Amino acid sequence: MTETKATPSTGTTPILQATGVTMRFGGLTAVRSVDLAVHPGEIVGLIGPNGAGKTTFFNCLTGLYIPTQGTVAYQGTVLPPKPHLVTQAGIARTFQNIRLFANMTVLENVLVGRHTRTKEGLWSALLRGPGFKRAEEASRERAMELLEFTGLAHKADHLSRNLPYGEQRKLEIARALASDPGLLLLDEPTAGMNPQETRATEELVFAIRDRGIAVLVIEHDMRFIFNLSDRVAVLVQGEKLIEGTAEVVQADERVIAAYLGTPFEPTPDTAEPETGTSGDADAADAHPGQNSTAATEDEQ
Ligand SMILES: Nc1ncnc2c1ncn2[C@@H]1O[C@H](COP(=O)(O)OP(=O)(O)OP(=O)(O)O)[C@@H](O)[C@H]1O
Repeated sequence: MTETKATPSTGTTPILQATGVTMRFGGLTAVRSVDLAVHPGEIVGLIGPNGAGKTTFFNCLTGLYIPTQGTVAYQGTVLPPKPHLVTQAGIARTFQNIRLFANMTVLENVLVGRHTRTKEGLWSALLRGPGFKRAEEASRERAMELLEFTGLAHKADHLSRNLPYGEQRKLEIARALASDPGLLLLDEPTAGMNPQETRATEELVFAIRDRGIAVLVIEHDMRFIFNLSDRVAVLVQGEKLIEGTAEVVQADERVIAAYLGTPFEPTPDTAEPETGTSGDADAADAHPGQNSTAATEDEQ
Protein backbone atom coordinates (compact mmCIF):
# COMPACT_ATOMS: atom_id res chain seq x y z
CA MET A 1 0.00 0.00 0.00
CA THR A 2 1.59 3.24 -1.12
CA GLU A 3 -1.08 5.54 0.23
CA THR A 4 -0.29 8.16 2.80
CA LYS A 5 -2.55 9.43 5.52
CA ALA A 6 -4.36 12.70 4.88
CA THR A 7 -2.88 15.83 6.38
CA PRO A 8 -5.16 16.70 9.29
CA SER A 9 -7.33 19.64 8.26
CA THR A 10 -7.34 22.31 10.89
CA GLY A 11 -9.25 25.52 10.51
CA THR A 12 -11.42 24.21 7.68
CA THR A 13 -15.19 23.75 7.97
CA PRO A 14 -15.79 20.07 8.66
CA ILE A 15 -17.61 18.29 5.88
CA LEU A 16 -19.57 16.55 8.64
CA GLN A 17 -20.22 17.86 12.11
CA ALA A 18 -22.38 15.83 14.46
CA THR A 19 -23.09 17.68 17.68
CA GLY A 20 -24.59 16.14 20.79
CA VAL A 21 -26.31 13.37 18.83
CA THR A 22 -28.49 11.27 21.14
CA MET A 23 -30.86 8.48 20.13
CA ARG A 24 -33.23 6.83 22.58
CA PHE A 25 -35.47 3.87 21.93
CA GLY A 26 -37.94 3.89 24.80
CA GLY A 27 -35.81 3.39 27.90
CA LEU A 28 -32.66 2.49 25.95
CA THR A 29 -30.19 5.22 25.06
CA ALA A 30 -28.39 3.72 22.05
CA VAL A 31 -26.34 6.86 21.30
CA ARG A 32 -25.56 9.43 23.97
CA SER A 33 -24.47 12.96 23.16
CA VAL A 34 -21.91 12.07 20.50
CA ASP A 35 -19.85 14.79 18.82
CA LEU A 36 -17.91 13.83 15.72
CA ALA A 37 -16.33 15.85 12.94
CA VAL A 38 -15.00 14.63 9.60
CA HIS A 39 -12.87 17.01 7.59
CA PRO A 40 -12.50 17.12 3.83
CA GLY A 41 -10.08 14.48 2.61
CA GLU A 42 -10.18 12.46 5.83
CA ILE A 43 -10.86 8.80 6.45
CA VAL A 44 -12.32 8.39 9.93
CA GLY A 45 -12.95 5.01 11.54
CA LEU A 46 -15.77 4.30 13.98
CA ILE A 47 -15.28 1.23 16.13
CA GLY A 48 -16.82 -0.31 19.22
CA PRO A 49 -18.29 -3.55 20.56
CA ASN A 50 -21.50 -5.04 19.21
CA GLY A 51 -24.46 -2.96 20.28
CA ALA A 52 -22.31 0.11 20.98
CA GLY A 53 -24.56 2.29 18.81
CA LYS A 54 -22.45 2.63 15.64
CA THR A 55 -25.17 1.80 13.13
CA THR A 56 -27.72 3.81 15.09
CA PHE A 57 -25.35 6.77 14.89
CA PHE A 58 -25.04 6.27 11.10
CA ASN A 59 -28.84 6.15 10.89
CA CYS A 60 -28.98 9.49 12.72
CA LEU A 61 -26.41 10.99 10.35
CA THR A 62 -28.33 9.90 7.26
CA GLY A 63 -31.83 10.89 8.35
CA LEU A 64 -33.13 7.34 8.79
CA TYR A 65 -33.60 8.20 12.45
CA ILE A 66 -34.57 11.55 13.84
CA PRO A 67 -32.12 11.99 16.72
CA THR A 68 -33.76 12.52 20.10
CA GLN A 69 -31.28 15.36 20.55
CA GLY A 70 -28.45 16.93 18.62
CA THR A 71 -27.73 18.10 15.10
CA VAL A 72 -25.93 16.90 12.01
CA ALA A 73 -24.37 19.51 9.75
CA TYR A 74 -22.92 19.00 6.29
CA GLN A 75 -20.43 21.67 5.19
CA GLY A 76 -21.71 23.96 7.92
CA THR A 77 -25.43 23.57 7.18
CA VAL A 78 -27.66 21.62 9.56
CA LEU A 79 -29.38 18.81 7.70
CA PRO A 80 -33.07 17.98 7.97
CA PRO A 81 -33.45 14.33 9.08
CA LYS A 82 -34.78 13.10 5.74
CA PRO A 83 -32.73 10.49 3.86
CA HIS A 84 -33.30 11.92 0.36
CA LEU A 85 -32.33 15.43 1.48
CA VAL A 86 -29.24 14.08 3.19
CA THR A 87 -28.24 12.28 -0.01
CA GLN A 88 -28.97 15.37 -2.07
CA ALA A 89 -26.79 17.44 0.26
CA GLY A 90 -23.84 15.11 -0.40
CA ILE A 91 -23.80 12.19 2.04
CA ALA A 92 -24.03 8.64 0.65
CA ARG A 93 -23.89 5.37 2.52
CA THR A 94 -23.78 1.63 2.29
CA PHE A 95 -25.52 -0.73 4.70
CA GLN A 96 -24.26 -3.50 6.93
CA ASN A 97 -26.49 -5.95 5.07
CA ILE A 98 -26.28 -5.77 1.30
CA ARG A 99 -29.26 -3.93 -0.17
CA LEU A 100 -28.96 -4.29 -3.93
CA PHE A 101 -31.81 -4.72 -6.39
CA ALA A 102 -31.15 -8.41 -6.95
CA ASN A 103 -33.01 -8.72 -10.25
CA MET A 104 -31.58 -5.60 -11.82
CA THR A 105 -28.30 -5.51 -13.69
CA VAL A 106 -25.14 -4.12 -12.19
CA LEU A 107 -25.41 -1.03 -14.40
CA GLU A 108 -29.06 -0.49 -13.49
CA ASN A 109 -28.21 -0.64 -9.80
CA VAL A 110 -25.70 2.17 -10.25
CA LEU A 111 -28.17 4.17 -12.35
CA VAL A 112 -30.64 3.99 -9.47
CA GLY A 113 -28.02 5.64 -7.31
CA ARG A 114 -27.84 8.56 -9.73
CA HIS A 115 -31.44 9.63 -9.48
CA THR A 116 -30.75 12.36 -6.92
CA ARG A 117 -28.42 14.03 -9.43
CA THR A 118 -30.71 14.00 -12.47
CA LYS A 119 -33.02 16.91 -13.00
CA GLU A 120 -35.25 15.54 -15.72
CA GLY A 121 -38.84 15.37 -14.53
CA LEU A 122 -41.70 12.95 -15.11
CA TRP A 123 -43.02 14.55 -18.31
CA SER A 124 -39.60 14.70 -19.83
CA ALA A 125 -39.12 11.03 -18.99
CA LEU A 126 -42.51 10.04 -20.40
CA LEU A 127 -42.05 11.98 -23.62
CA ARG A 128 -38.43 10.88 -23.87
CA GLY A 129 -37.49 14.23 -25.37
CA PRO A 130 -33.94 15.34 -26.25
CA GLY A 131 -33.33 16.65 -22.71
CA PHE A 132 -34.22 13.29 -21.23
CA LYS A 133 -32.08 11.38 -23.72
CA ARG A 134 -29.08 13.60 -23.04
CA ALA A 135 -29.51 13.21 -19.28
CA GLU A 136 -29.93 9.45 -19.67
CA GLU A 137 -26.76 9.19 -21.75
CA ALA A 138 -24.78 11.29 -19.25
CA SER A 139 -26.02 9.13 -16.34
CA ARG A 140 -25.06 6.00 -18.20
CA GLU A 141 -21.58 7.32 -18.92
CA ARG A 142 -21.10 8.30 -15.29
CA ALA A 143 -22.37 4.92 -14.11
CA MET A 144 -19.99 3.11 -16.46
CA GLU A 145 -17.13 5.26 -15.25
CA LEU A 146 -17.92 4.25 -11.67
CA LEU A 147 -18.05 0.61 -12.69
CA GLU A 148 -14.59 1.01 -14.27
CA PHE A 149 -13.40 2.66 -11.07
CA THR A 150 -14.67 -0.17 -8.89
CA GLY A 151 -13.51 -2.88 -11.31
CA LEU A 152 -17.00 -4.04 -12.26
CA ALA A 153 -17.36 -2.68 -15.80
CA HIS A 154 -17.05 -6.16 -17.32
CA LYS A 155 -20.08 -7.22 -15.26
CA ALA A 156 -22.28 -4.26 -16.23
CA ASP A 157 -24.95 -6.46 -17.83
CA HIS A 158 -24.95 -9.19 -15.19
CA LEU A 159 -27.79 -9.47 -12.72
CA SER A 160 -26.50 -8.21 -9.40
CA ARG A 161 -27.69 -11.35 -7.60
CA ASN A 162 -25.24 -13.40 -9.69
CA LEU A 163 -22.18 -11.47 -8.50
CA PRO A 164 -19.89 -13.03 -5.92
CA TYR A 165 -20.24 -11.54 -2.45
CA GLY A 166 -17.17 -9.29 -2.62
CA GLU A 167 -18.34 -7.79 -5.91
CA GLN A 168 -21.81 -7.15 -4.53
CA ARG A 169 -20.21 -5.09 -1.77
CA LYS A 170 -18.19 -3.18 -4.39
CA LEU A 171 -21.37 -2.58 -6.35
CA GLU A 172 -23.00 -1.08 -3.27
CA ILE A 173 -20.09 1.34 -3.06
CA ALA A 174 -20.37 2.16 -6.78
CA ARG A 175 -24.06 2.85 -6.33
CA ALA A 176 -23.40 5.12 -3.34
CA LEU A 177 -20.77 7.00 -5.34
CA ALA A 178 -23.29 7.57 -8.13
CA SER A 179 -24.93 10.31 -6.08
CA ASP A 180 -21.63 12.26 -6.28
CA PRO A 181 -21.19 12.49 -2.51
CA GLY A 182 -18.68 14.61 -0.64
CA LEU A 183 -18.85 12.13 2.25
CA LEU A 184 -19.26 8.38 2.05
CA LEU A 185 -20.41 6.36 5.07
CA LEU A 186 -19.48 2.68 4.96
CA ASP A 187 -21.08 0.29 7.45
CA GLU A 188 -18.85 -2.77 7.83
CA PRO A 189 -17.67 -2.86 4.20
CA THR A 190 -15.47 -5.92 4.73
CA ALA A 191 -17.93 -8.04 6.71
CA GLY A 192 -17.78 -11.60 5.41
CA MET A 193 -14.84 -10.91 3.09
CA ASN A 194 -11.73 -13.02 2.75
CA PRO A 195 -8.34 -11.32 3.30
CA GLN A 196 -7.83 -10.64 -0.42
CA GLU A 197 -11.22 -8.97 -0.75
CA THR A 198 -10.50 -6.95 2.38
CA ARG A 199 -7.23 -5.71 0.90
CA ALA A 200 -9.01 -4.75 -2.32
CA THR A 201 -11.60 -2.83 -0.31
CA GLU A 202 -8.83 -1.00 1.50
CA GLU A 203 -7.32 0.04 -1.84
CA LEU A 204 -10.74 1.13 -3.05
CA VAL A 205 -11.37 3.31 0.01
CA PHE A 206 -7.99 5.01 -0.43
CA ALA A 207 -8.81 5.59 -4.10
CA ILE A 208 -12.17 7.10 -3.13
CA ARG A 209 -10.43 9.46 -0.74
CA ASP A 210 -7.98 10.36 -3.51
CA ARG A 211 -11.00 11.51 -5.52
CA GLY A 212 -11.68 14.09 -2.81
CA ILE A 213 -14.43 12.18 -1.01
CA ALA A 214 -14.19 11.98 2.78
CA VAL A 215 -15.01 8.61 4.31
CA LEU A 216 -16.47 7.57 7.67
CA VAL A 217 -16.26 3.83 8.13
CA ILE A 218 -17.60 1.37 10.73
CA GLU A 219 -15.57 -1.82 10.97
CA HIS A 220 -14.80 -4.64 13.34
CA ASP A 221 -11.65 -5.62 11.44
CA MET A 222 -8.98 -3.81 13.45
CA ARG A 223 -6.18 -4.36 10.96
CA PHE A 224 -8.32 -2.77 8.25
CA ILE A 225 -9.46 0.16 10.35
CA PHE A 226 -6.13 1.07 11.90
CA ASN A 227 -4.34 0.84 8.56
CA LEU A 228 -6.93 2.92 6.79
CA SER A 229 -8.01 5.68 9.14
CA ASP A 230 -6.51 9.10 9.77
CA ARG A 231 -8.50 9.15 13.01
CA VAL A 232 -10.49 6.56 14.89
CA ALA A 233 -13.41 7.20 17.26
CA VAL A 234 -14.48 4.52 19.73
CA LEU A 235 -18.09 4.13 20.83
CA VAL A 236 -18.86 2.10 23.94
CA GLN A 237 -22.43 1.78 25.22
CA GLY A 238 -23.51 4.70 23.07
CA GLU A 239 -20.85 7.11 24.24
CA LYS A 240 -17.67 8.24 22.56
CA LEU A 241 -14.89 6.89 24.70
CA ILE A 242 -11.96 8.37 22.80
CA GLU A 243 -11.02 9.74 19.40
CA GLY A 244 -7.51 9.97 18.00
CA THR A 245 -4.91 8.50 15.70
CA ALA A 246 -4.67 4.73 15.40
CA GLU A 247 -1.61 4.76 17.65
CA VAL A 248 -3.35 6.74 20.39
CA VAL A 249 -6.51 4.62 20.29
CA GLN A 250 -4.64 1.30 20.24
CA ALA A 251 -2.63 2.31 23.29
CA ASP A 252 -5.59 3.55 25.34
CA GLU A 253 -6.15 1.26 28.29
CA ARG A 254 -9.90 1.91 28.37
CA VAL A 255 -10.18 0.83 24.73
CA ILE A 256 -8.15 -2.28 25.43
CA ALA A 257 -10.34 -3.07 28.44
CA ALA A 258 -13.69 -2.27 26.79
CA TYR A 259 -13.05 -3.53 23.29
CA LEU A 260 -9.72 -4.84 22.10
CA GLY A 261 -9.29 -7.25 25.02
CA THR A 262 -5.55 -7.41 24.47
CA PRO A 263 -3.23 -4.76 22.99
CA PHE A 264 -3.58 -4.66 19.21
CA GLU A 265 -0.63 -6.22 17.41
CA PRO A 266 -0.42 -5.41 13.75
CA THR A 267 0.78 -8.28 11.61
CA PRO A 268 3.04 -7.92 8.58
CA ASP A 269 1.31 -7.07 5.32
CA THR A 270 1.77 -10.54 3.90
CA ALA A 271 -0.88 -12.62 2.21
CA GLU A 272 -2.89 -14.56 4.73
CA PRO A 273 -4.27 -18.04 4.25
CA GLU A 274 -7.91 -18.01 3.19
CA THR A 275 -8.74 -21.15 5.11
CA GLY A 276 -7.17 -23.22 7.81
CA THR A 277 -6.57 -22.85 11.48
CA SER A 278 -4.08 -20.00 11.47
CA GLY A 279 -6.16 -17.89 9.09
CA ASP A 280 -9.24 -18.38 11.20
CA ALA A 281 -7.37 -17.47 14.34
CA ASP A 282 -6.11 -14.30 12.66
CA ALA A 283 -9.60 -13.39 11.63
CA ALA A 284 -10.88 -13.87 15.16
CA ASP A 285 -8.11 -11.68 16.56
CA ALA A 286 -8.89 -8.97 14.07
CA HIS A 287 -12.58 -8.83 14.97
CA PRO A 288 -12.71 -8.06 18.67
CA GLY A 289 -15.92 -7.65 20.57
CA GLN A 290 -17.98 -9.37 17.88
CA ASN A 291 -19.96 -11.38 20.37
CA SER A 292 -19.58 -9.29 23.46
CA THR A 293 -23.13 -7.97 23.47
CA ALA A 294 -26.27 -9.26 21.83
CA ALA A 295 -27.52 -6.81 19.21
CA THR A 296 -30.63 -6.74 17.11
CA GLU A 297 -30.28 -6.64 13.35
CA ASP A 298 -33.08 -4.09 13.12
CA GLU A 299 -32.55 -1.03 10.96
CA GLN A 300 -29.16 -2.14 9.71
N1 LIG B 1 -34.79 0.28 16.00
C1 LIG B 1 -34.36 -0.03 17.23
N2 LIG B 1 -35.22 -0.16 18.26
C2 LIG B 1 -34.79 -0.47 19.49
N3 LIG B 1 -33.49 -0.67 19.82
C3 LIG B 1 -32.60 -0.56 18.83
C4 LIG B 1 -32.96 -0.23 17.49
N4 LIG B 1 -31.84 -0.19 16.72
C5 LIG B 1 -30.82 -0.48 17.55
N5 LIG B 1 -31.27 -0.70 18.81
C6 LIG B 1 -30.45 -1.00 19.98
O1 LIG B 1 -29.51 0.04 20.11
C7 LIG B 1 -28.25 -0.47 20.54
C8 LIG B 1 -27.20 -0.08 19.54
O2 LIG B 1 -27.35 -0.90 18.37
P1 LIG B 1 -26.51 -0.66 17.05
O3 LIG B 1 -27.00 -1.62 16.02
O4 LIG B 1 -26.51 0.77 16.70
O5 LIG B 1 -25.04 -1.08 17.53
P2 LIG B 1 -23.75 -1.33 16.66
O6 LIG B 1 -22.63 -0.70 17.41
O7 LIG B 1 -23.96 -0.91 15.26
O8 LIG B 1 -23.63 -2.91 16.76
P3 LIG B 1 -23.01 -3.97 15.70
O9 LIG B 1 -21.52 -3.79 15.76
O10 LIG B 1 -23.46 -5.28 16.25
O11 LIG B 1 -23.60 -3.66 14.37
C9 LIG B 1 -28.44 -1.98 20.72
O12 LIG B 1 -28.72 -2.23 22.05
C10 LIG B 1 -29.62 -2.27 19.83
O13 LIG B 1 -30.31 -3.41 20.28
